[in-house]
Amino acid sequence: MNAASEEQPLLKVEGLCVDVTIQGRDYAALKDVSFTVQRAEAHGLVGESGSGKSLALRSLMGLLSANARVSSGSAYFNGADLFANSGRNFRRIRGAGISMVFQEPAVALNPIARVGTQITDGIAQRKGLSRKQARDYAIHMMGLVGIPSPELRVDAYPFQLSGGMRQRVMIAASVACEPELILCDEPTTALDVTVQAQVLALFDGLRAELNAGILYVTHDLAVVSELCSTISVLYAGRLVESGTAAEVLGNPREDYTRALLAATPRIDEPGQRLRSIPGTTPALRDRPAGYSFAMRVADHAPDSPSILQEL
Ligand SMILES: Nc1ncnc2c1ncn2[C@@H]1O[C@H](COP(=O)(O)OP(=O)(O)OP(=O)(O)O)[C@@H](O)[C@H]1O
Repeated sequence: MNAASEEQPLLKVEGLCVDVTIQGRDYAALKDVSFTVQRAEAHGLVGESGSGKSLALRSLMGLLSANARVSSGSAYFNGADLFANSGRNFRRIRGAGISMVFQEPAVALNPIARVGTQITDGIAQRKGLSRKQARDYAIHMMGLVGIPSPELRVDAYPFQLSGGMRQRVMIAASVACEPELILCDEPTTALDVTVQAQVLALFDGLRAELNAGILYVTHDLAVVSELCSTISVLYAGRLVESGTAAEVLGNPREDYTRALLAATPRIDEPGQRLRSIPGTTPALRDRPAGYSFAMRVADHAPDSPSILQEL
């Protein structure tokens, strides 16, 4: 790690541009996106489907698909250039300090390995743990993520656990190696509301306990308001607004953020009408140059006036 890491943000993304090639043509899927995540801070990256949240996360992890690439911009983790260090060095930086929690545990868990082994896979070798120590550590981590009777479940296979338990196992596996930065791709979307609240409380506890930074990607502003102290809002591949949660949620500057907020159900107003933002973010190929939310409003205002006229 860099000697100056104490003064640097944990993660600093600047001017990130990602291009995607579709049928031989390049499309700008992310344009000039910048944000930072500090230690012990949870930062929410928010936007509707198609806004580019997953691309942003995947570019940081080096997990872009073959037809997508970072065309410009930089990403520094503890001062180390994530994009310059491709190959082995990049893997080492990620392995040592960044972990990822996916939406779907099936992506991350091996169906034919016991959950306890999967939780300690990364750390047992690094720390030279004996089998007994690794098993005890797995039980400890399973308890930390709220799995009841972990000593009875540590030897289970993923299919023997419920969806909520599998999600917790995946989270335990992601944080067992004590990451400095946790990248979350909608990890609570598939969970029911009660488990979702527990998992968010867990992330918050880990943030404080491990002094870890969290980059939390979601379409759900309610989730972000629970967990995150700073927020960046993406629309059609561009950053429309960023700031503290109080600023962005309490006093949004941009129409798109206001529309997202208006479409977020509030738990303190039961029985309210469920509203959505008219239209969708168009596919990359259908976006004119400089496509903006104002263009979508213009397209849809006559048919679907309610939420848009309130902006
Ligand atoms: N490999 C790819 N090939 C073609 N188009 C892609 C590729 N990856 C992403 N896209 C397109 O880029 C845009 C942004 O995709 P991305 O998955 O980042 O959105 P998102 O905000 O994460 O949405 P969701 O919440 O639905 O996952 C979308 O229009 C998507 O269809």
